[in-house]
Parts: sequence; structure tokens; C-alpha cells
Amino acid sequence: MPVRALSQDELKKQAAWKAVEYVKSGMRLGLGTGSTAAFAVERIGSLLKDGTLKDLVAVPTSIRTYEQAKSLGIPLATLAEQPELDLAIDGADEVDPMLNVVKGRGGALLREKMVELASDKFVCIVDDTKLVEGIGGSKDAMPIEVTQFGWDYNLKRLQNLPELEGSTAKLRRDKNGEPYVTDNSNYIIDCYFENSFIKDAQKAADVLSQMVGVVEHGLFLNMVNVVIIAGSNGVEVKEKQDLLSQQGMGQA
Ligand SMILES: O=C[C@H](O)[C@H](O)[C@H](O)COP(=O)(O)O
Repeated sequence: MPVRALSQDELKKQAAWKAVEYVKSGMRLGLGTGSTAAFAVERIGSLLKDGTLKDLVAVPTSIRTYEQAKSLGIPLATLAEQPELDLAIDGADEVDPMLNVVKGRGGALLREKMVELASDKFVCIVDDTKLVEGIGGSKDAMPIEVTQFGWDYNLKRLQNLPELEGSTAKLRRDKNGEPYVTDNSNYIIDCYFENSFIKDAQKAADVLSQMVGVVEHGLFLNMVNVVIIAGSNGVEVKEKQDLLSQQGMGQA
């Protein structure tokens, strides 16, 4: 009998459920944002409800996730209340072979980066369409959150930045054509690498982090500990530590 191919949503759910196996009672969690992370939040909510998991507290990475988690009865806290988290689970837009990721196509990159940097372990969940040979490889957006003041000045600077050579910078707009506004009241400039990868992601990240008016960028480099990839051949778990050991580079 022919096997039905799983839909992208079913793959996202598989990755999310696998990640929730890392959640233990008593943990302090970071809850990601996006369609994949939503499956993990839903699963955590149902395991809390049936008593499999107990005593969790979670910091959400967006208003959307806050609302979803609240509706499921997941106890929530702010980063100030829970500055040290055990585990964060979140999706990604691109994953490169060294498990560096691009995030923020859902607009939540700033809060995601803050919460994930506060977590001992960051488990990233994707379907296999997110895998790229190099950052920028999907030809889709590498998001950069900028202040509303001077956004057009920064758009020009980003467009001409040597570290983003080969990309086109565009202001993100909502479905009404208005500038998209993040949960933090900022705008997003999306950089598209249409015919190339980013040359040196670390250098680009360093330069972007120093630009005044750039609030945060979607390059999450050396942050992920585990990537769970769901594809037509099943679910694969990749550990950053294993990749480093294979390269003789020791500790993450
Ligand atoms: O801002 C949004 C986040 O970075 C998401 O984690 C990312 O865009 C992946 O989202 P999705 O799981 O919907 O593809």
C-alpha cells in the first residue's frame, strides 16, 4: 500500500513533539513563536493538563505565544522573574550545516534571542524544508529589526553594507501595505540573498549588532544546542556538541 506523504504541518508537529520529550517537570522554559513552536506549546499544555508534566513555568517570546500559552493554562513569567531558563524550544527559518539559524520571519526575533540566550539549552524544531547549505540559501528573508525613527536611513545603510553584499533590503509590510510593526513597536527590514549566501555570517552579525538603530538581527549563530528535523524519512536529532566533536573542536 503506498505510504501517504506527511504534510508540512504534520512534519512540524513531529519535530515539536520530539522536542517536548526534553521537557521535564519543574523546568523553566522558553516558549518560541511561529507555526512549529505552536505545536510544542500545544503539546506542553496538554501534558500539563493530563498531569504528565508538573510545576512548569514559561517565558513566551511574543504576544501570540503568550496568548496561546495562557489559554492552555501554562504558568507564565517574565524574563525578569525567571532570568535563568532550563530549556527553550523554537522554530527557525533556515538551518545551516553547523546549526546556525536564521529566525524572525514571524517578527519575534528580538524576544526570541533574549529568551534563548537566557536558556541553558536551545532546541530548535524544523521540517526539512528549512535546511540550507549556507545562511541566505533559502533566498527568503533574513530579518533585521530596526527602530521606526530613521528606518529609511538604515534601509539604505543595510543595502550598501559590504557584509550583506548580494542581498536586497526591503521594509516588511503587512497585508494592508503598512509597515509591519513588531511586538516591540519596531519595524523589520528583510534582506534577501537572491543569488548568493551570506559570505561571513559572524562578521555580518558583529557589524549589525553595532549599528545604531538596528535593534536585533535574525542571525542566531552558535546559539542552538539541538536541532530536530522532521522529514519524509523520519525525525532526525542533530546535536551541536556532536558536530563540534566530529570536527575536533570540543566544547560548544
Ligand atoms: O519570528 C518568528 C520565528 O523566528 C519563527 O520561529 C520562525 O519564523 C519559524 O517559524 P515557523 O515555524 O512558522 O516556520
